[in-house]
Amino acid sequence: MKIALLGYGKMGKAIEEIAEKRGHKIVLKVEEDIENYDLDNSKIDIAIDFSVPKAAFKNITTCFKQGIPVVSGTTGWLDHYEKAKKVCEENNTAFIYASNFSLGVNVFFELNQKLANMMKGLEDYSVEIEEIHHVQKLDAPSGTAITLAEQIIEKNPRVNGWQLDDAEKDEIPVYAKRVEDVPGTHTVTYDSEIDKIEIVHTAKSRQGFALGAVVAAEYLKDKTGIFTMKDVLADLFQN
Ligand SMILES: NC(=O)c1ccc[n+]([C@@H]2O[C@H](COP(=O)([O-])OP(=O)(O)OC[C@H]3O[C@@H](n4cnc5c(N)ncnc54)[C@H](O)[C@@H]3O)[C@@H](O)[C@H]2O)c1
Ligand SMILES: O=C(O)C1=N[C@H](C(=O)O)CCC1
Repeated sequence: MKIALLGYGKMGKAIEEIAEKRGHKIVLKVEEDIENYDLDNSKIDIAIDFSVPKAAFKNITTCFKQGIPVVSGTTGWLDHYEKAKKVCEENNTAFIYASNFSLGVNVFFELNQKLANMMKGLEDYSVEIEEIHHVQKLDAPSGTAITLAEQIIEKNPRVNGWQLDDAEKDEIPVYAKRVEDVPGTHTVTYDSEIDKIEIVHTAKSRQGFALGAVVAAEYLKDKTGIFTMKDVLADLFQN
């Protein structure tokens, strides 16, 4: 595949390495306002966006308007997600957004949903989420922590929302810690007077995120519509 990288920071570089190992070619690297680049859809099969929250929506929708499908992992811009989907559909192209492309985290998401379902009737337990990331991270809490919180809210009718730090009784407190070079650690804790249940995912590097994004791009190429990592994993496990 001929890939355009939207964002060439830590993730852009990790994706380049894995994409080239899998036989793909990086044909464009967008590092500033996307209007300064030539987005010729005859030279680009797919764009992979790991940029910054304030640029993501424009990056993604500019590609859609050129008929270029997009895999996006940028976090912190999701207020505009529904609008981005609309632009994708209007231009008859394809889109996958995931707060976390790591295959391990997507297994962790499944586990989180199952655990939330089991815990919903156990009123003695409170639930909280902690995420730890490197100090350069621009957004808090992480997109992954928000996905974990939304999954719990969907399963448990006693939980009505989430808050960074100080939460009401019916909300999930989400704690965001910033520690030097940590690639990403997420913990969901259920606590009672009697005991504590914790599930933890610890990324050891950015390789998992990058591999997942390239696998998602391979899945999305030549498709039309809006997809999620659930579709990618279902396809992967079927083959
Ligand atoms: N979904 C996932 O699996 C996953 C995994 C890791 C990181 N992320 C997210 O991906 C994003 C990037 O992470 P990172 O660690 O590579 O950050 P980074 O800061 O290392 O890289 C971001 C890059 O975007 C560039 N940039 C600035 N303005 C731009 C613009 N207008 N267009 C394109 N690029 C522009 C910056 O120069 C920088 O090089 C963050 O939002 C992060 O939360 C998601
Ligand atoms: O390094 C980051 O930034 C990460 N961002 C994603 C998030 O916000 O959840 C995924 C983990 C790494």
